[in-house]
Amino acid sequence: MTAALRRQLKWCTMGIEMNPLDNLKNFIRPFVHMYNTRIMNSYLTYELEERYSSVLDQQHIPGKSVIDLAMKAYLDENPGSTGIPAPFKSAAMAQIKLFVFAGHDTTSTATVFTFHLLSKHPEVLQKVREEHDAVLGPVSNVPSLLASKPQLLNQLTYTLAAIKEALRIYPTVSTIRSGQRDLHLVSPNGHSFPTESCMIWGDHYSNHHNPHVWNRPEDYLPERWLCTEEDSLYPPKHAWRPFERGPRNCIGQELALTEIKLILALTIREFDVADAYAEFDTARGNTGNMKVNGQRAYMVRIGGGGHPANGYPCRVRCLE
Ligand code: HEM
Repeated sequence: MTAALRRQLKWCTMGIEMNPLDNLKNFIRPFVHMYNTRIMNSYLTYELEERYSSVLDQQHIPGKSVIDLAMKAYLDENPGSTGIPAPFKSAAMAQIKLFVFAGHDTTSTATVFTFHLLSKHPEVLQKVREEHDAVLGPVSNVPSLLASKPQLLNQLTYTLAAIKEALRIYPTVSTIRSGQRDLHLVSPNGHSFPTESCMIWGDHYSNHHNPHVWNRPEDYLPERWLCTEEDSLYPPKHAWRPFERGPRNCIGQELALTEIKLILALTIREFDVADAYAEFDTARGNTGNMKVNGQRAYMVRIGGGGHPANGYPCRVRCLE
């Protein structure tokens, strides 16, 4: 399933190719898509059938996954149903593929960059750990405590600020739209730009690092998410866009932030993470300037989104 999804993404054009030669792939693309779709759908059909039986079987308590809940809702509305109807199956498969595509890589990259920035800012790391001590108590109790009181994650306000600030410095994706006839972009000084036949790229990285928009844009300052409007660090309206804004913003943003908070709650007091770029570069004989903007863990585009350079070589140390 994973391999087929990855292959499928490589072959998608989404109508926004910068390299016109990519369009040459058009000829075989439909066959590749059919092949990958068949692999993904057969795996998902198997999973859906399994979930369906587990929901139908009163002895078995369904999980809280989106798909379990959707099936339960469907069965509540259609009590006589004896199998998964084709339209439901097809909609469910499309949604699962979209969620897996949009949700896994973005969240894992944001988690890695959060760990990275915490490791580079011991004073922030210390505050995060102190907050976990205060809200969650002893490390060994955290899994059972959060299983019974998951709402405690909402009290990790400084941790959330640290994650939001990491997403500002390293927004893992950007957004792109096709221009349209009669759609003009108007700059603050009144210049109007037609968009027909253009791609419009919402470049979050540049926006998030723009000194005309942000005060001290290169500094990792979770405090900016906790200060009041009078403070010069206060984030300008609509400037933070890692999940985009408006009607097509990220449907999974709350889930992503909760996941990252949960990962930190379960690990940050037990492990130290430190990048191992120096070791990595020595082993590969990399000389010369390997930094961008002073950062070795600069962001590169792999597949659809941004990732830390060279897959983020690092060392993880278990604390006493
Ligand atoms: C840190 C993690 C994440 C980031 C940075 C992120 C970012 C984004 C952005 C920028 C968009 C808008 C794309 C556009 O308008 O072109 C988007 C859309 C979307 N995201 Fe996320 N996302 C994250 C996690 C997730 C998760 C965990 C899920 C679901 C499990 C998810 C599901 C979606 C879906 C379904 C859309 C399309 C919404 C629509 O078009 O109406 N995302 N995401």
